[in-house]
Amino acid sequence: MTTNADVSTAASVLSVRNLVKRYAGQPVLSGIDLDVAEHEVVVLIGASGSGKSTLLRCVNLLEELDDGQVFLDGVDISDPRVDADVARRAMGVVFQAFNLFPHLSVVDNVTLAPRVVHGVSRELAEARALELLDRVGLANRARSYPDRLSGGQQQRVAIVRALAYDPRLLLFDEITSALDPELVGEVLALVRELAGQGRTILMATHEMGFARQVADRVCFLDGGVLVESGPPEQVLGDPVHERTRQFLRRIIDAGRL
Ligand SMILES: Nc1ncnc2c1ncn2[C@@H]1O[C@H](COP(=O)(O)OP(=O)(O)OP(=O)(O)O)[C@@H](O)[C@H]1O
Repeated sequence: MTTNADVSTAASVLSVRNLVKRYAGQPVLSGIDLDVAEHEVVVLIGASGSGKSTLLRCVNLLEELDDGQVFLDGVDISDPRVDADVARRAMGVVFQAFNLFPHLSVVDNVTLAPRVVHGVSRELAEARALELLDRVGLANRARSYPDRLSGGQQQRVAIVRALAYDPRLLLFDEITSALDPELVGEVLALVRELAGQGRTILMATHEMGFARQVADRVCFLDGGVLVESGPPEQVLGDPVHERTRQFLRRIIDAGRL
């Protein structure tokens, strides 16, 4: 990575500055500024279509930015001279769809990228994978294929796969949305555990109860604008902005807070 360091962002693991993203000329993210400090758990909330996934995809350089910058540990990874693959390896990403390779066993799913991309030996990669799978209670499923696992187990494998590089930052995008309600808890419990271990996490979720209990900071997005950000008890309990209050009223009316 080149070192276009910026002292004003150096203390944060992630700094997003004036991020603008448009689709077909329409702004989807409008001047987002966001910092995530080491060991911090930051939760993005907002209505469907507010821009949460797009923000995570921009941070992970899966989308081209129309304006603004993304800094990882003070390095401007949105600079075209930076190797995006190298920057991405510092981030572990989990999406709503588990995206496990169906023809590979659990352990092969977890070790594929370390072996193929990083050149880690099979022996070392498997040892690390088995240790991680053990920590999430899935060591006995290491040789199983994804279709033999429940959705919750598959998503826990996807999280283990994201941990395989020991990433600086975890990006979780609605990771419980595709799960049956009874399986949501086991995945959120794992995220809670990762937070307890001091992992740095930026996640989008519709799970307001989880946001209230686990987030260090909640950010409310509306129409691609970061309207309000603060501790969960403030943003969810006593929001400053009318737009946040309206959103929360809808959530409360739907029985989700
Ligand atoms: N590839 C794309 N092309 C065009 N428009 C897109 C594309 N991806 C997202 N959008 C639009 O960008 C806006 C933000 O979408 P995004 O998926 O980021 O919202 P979200 O807050 O994550 O929603 P949800 O909670 O439903 O996942 C929406 O209006 C969406 O239709």
